[in-house]
Amino acid sequence: MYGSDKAVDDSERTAFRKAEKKYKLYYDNTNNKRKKKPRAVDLSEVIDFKCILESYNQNNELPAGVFKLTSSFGTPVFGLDSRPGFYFIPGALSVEEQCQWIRESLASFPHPPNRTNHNAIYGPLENLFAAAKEERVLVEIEQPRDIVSEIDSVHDAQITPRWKFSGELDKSCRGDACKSVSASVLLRKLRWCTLGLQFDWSKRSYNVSLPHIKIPEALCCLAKRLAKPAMPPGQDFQPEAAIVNYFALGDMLGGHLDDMEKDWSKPIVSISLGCKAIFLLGGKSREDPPLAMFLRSGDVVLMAGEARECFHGVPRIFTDTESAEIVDLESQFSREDSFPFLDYVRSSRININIRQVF
Ligand SMILES: O=C(O)CCC(=O)C(=O)O
Ligand SMILES: [Fe+2]
Repeated sequence: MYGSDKAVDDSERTAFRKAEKKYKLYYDNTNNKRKKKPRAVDLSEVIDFKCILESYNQNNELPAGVFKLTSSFGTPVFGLDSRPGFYFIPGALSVEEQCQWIRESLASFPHPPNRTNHNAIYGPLENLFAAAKEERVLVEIEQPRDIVSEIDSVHDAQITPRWKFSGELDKSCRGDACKSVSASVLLRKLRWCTLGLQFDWSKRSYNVSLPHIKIPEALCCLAKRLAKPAMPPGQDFQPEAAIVNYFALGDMLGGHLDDMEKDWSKPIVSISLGCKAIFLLGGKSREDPPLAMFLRSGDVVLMAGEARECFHGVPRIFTDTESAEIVDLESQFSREDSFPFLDYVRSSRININIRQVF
């Protein structure tokens, strides 16, 4: 998936890397560190499916190389002549649905047995979002050495609880004797969470022996509905695993392939939420120049068949008010009086990608 691969060694020269460099966030050199200004980037070559949809709805016209799939899906599904198996559904999710999945992604998905990037350091964390809301602090539990080693020899060291959320710093904690980190910092540093069958990043494969629970029924239903335009006729998509990616300004997802699933004729269903991003869709080699396109909140991308062999990544998210395009989300969250979600989404993007593993 995103693991190291040898192409990274000469990455500076590949067409994919060049495109990543073109779009990624750089700051203009300035002596005033408080007023860092993002460097302007030429977006004239970025495909904009929102505009394509608008002009299609107005005059039935499509730009060269773009086609509309004949499908019974409610809203138009577009494909690209040059990338068979790739489909783009602009605005597939209503604002209410987007809010629902943002809430789930923050408040319920990152919860054991689902794993997150924090597991490796802190073990399983319960209720990270609530802890951040309550301004709690994660504190290392002091355990006598002999107890720790005794527990570790019986159980997996990873599941020995060593950290717990606390209302305030323990008075007995001084200096390095007691380590702590605020829940809001951990929420900001949340990068991924795995649902359903757990993906083991170190082995780059699914580890069916890791404890897991099924993907929530509502997400399964949504994924099945969204997958339809890319499914082989007469077959039903079986959502077995999902990866939720969390992006803050400056974060990027490097060029990669998702090749750990058995049957590539089945699509990956990829849902964008929150701030607008640029998605790069390359070819089968990193040398193939990628196409750049905007991904907005509510857009859905499907990658099946040949498109499963195409390198792709996210070099950039936009969090400034003008470019983020989250006005509808903001007013929905304001109406619901959901300040913590509103606050998070103003500077973040979430991607949920759902897969059939077997
Ligand atoms: O964030 C995205 O839109 C793409 C995510 C992705 O490619 C992945 O998680 O494999
Ligand atoms: Fe991917």
